[in-house]
Amino acid sequence: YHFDSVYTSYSTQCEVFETVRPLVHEVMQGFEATVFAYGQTGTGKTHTMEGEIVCEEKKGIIPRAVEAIFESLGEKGKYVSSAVSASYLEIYNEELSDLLTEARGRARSREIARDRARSRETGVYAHNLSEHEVCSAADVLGLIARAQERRRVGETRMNKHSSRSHCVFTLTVTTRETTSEGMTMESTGKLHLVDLAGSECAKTAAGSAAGGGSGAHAAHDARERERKNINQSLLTLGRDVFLFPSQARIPYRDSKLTRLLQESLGGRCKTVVIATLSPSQLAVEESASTL
Ligand SMILES: Nc1ncnc2c1ncn2[C@@H]1O[C@H](COP(=O)(O)OP(=O)(O)OP(=O)(O)O)[C@@H](O)[C@H]1O
Repeated sequence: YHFDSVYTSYSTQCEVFETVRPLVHEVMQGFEATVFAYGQTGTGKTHTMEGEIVCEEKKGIIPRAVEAIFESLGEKGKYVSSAVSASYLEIYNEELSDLLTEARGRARSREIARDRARSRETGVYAHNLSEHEVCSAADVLGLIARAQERRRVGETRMNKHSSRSHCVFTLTVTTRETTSEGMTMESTGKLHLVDLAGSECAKTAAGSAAGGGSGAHAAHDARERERKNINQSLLTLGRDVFLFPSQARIPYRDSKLTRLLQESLGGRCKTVVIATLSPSQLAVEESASTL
């Protein structure tokens, strides 16, 4: 891998966001951009993407990107009008769920959104995924806070509150400007902010399964299925997409995540991958570079 920048445990959320800021500019110009947080369970993906959304210093990339977008929209006299909408998709065990569907219960919203990835002329999209019109950064942060409560978490050896699903938060920004010739120019950009589920090796995962009896067996089987689905989709993403973005045949079909994001992958749109490493992975990297 080639890294454009490297951050340490002392780097601030603000510093990390500077890597992503140019993508906000792209979106304001009407382009599509994607940020992935990719790494082993417990290495800080959710911390990096969401952080503590109510704390100025600790808030992560999502709240900072939202604020940067609304700041741009507020530039005096630049836009005649604008509209922003947000959606939040969860992919768990290769099933799609809408994290922003209110009123209806969680099970129902899952049922509705489930398995509806289908193709249309313009690409692949999640059918029935709700889009929420938002007027301010505070509106978006409110939606995120509610979504966080619905996200599937579980305990892994390395993280007590581990995200067991991939989450794709998407902001769609439409702006209208008047050109010097007096015409109106409309553009629509999209920013996908993806917090991936954490990978976990079988040996480590087995260590976290305790107890006996048929209930424990069923729970263990469910955990194994979850772990395999997570690892399979991360493998496709890491091995085939991030390593060889210009390769002609990327197996997008191997996972719902890559299928849904195929427009943004393969070098067609601006993409930033934030790889988070555990202390033991860092030690291996360091000793390898010393050798
Ligand atoms: N740079 C950091 N500074 C302070 N705390 C951090 C940092 N990175 C991670 N943490 C803390 O470590 C714990 C695990 O981080 P987090 O949940 O973000 O990991 P994750 O990679 O998203 O894990 P998973 O894939 O299992 O969901 C959290 O309590 C988080 O607040």
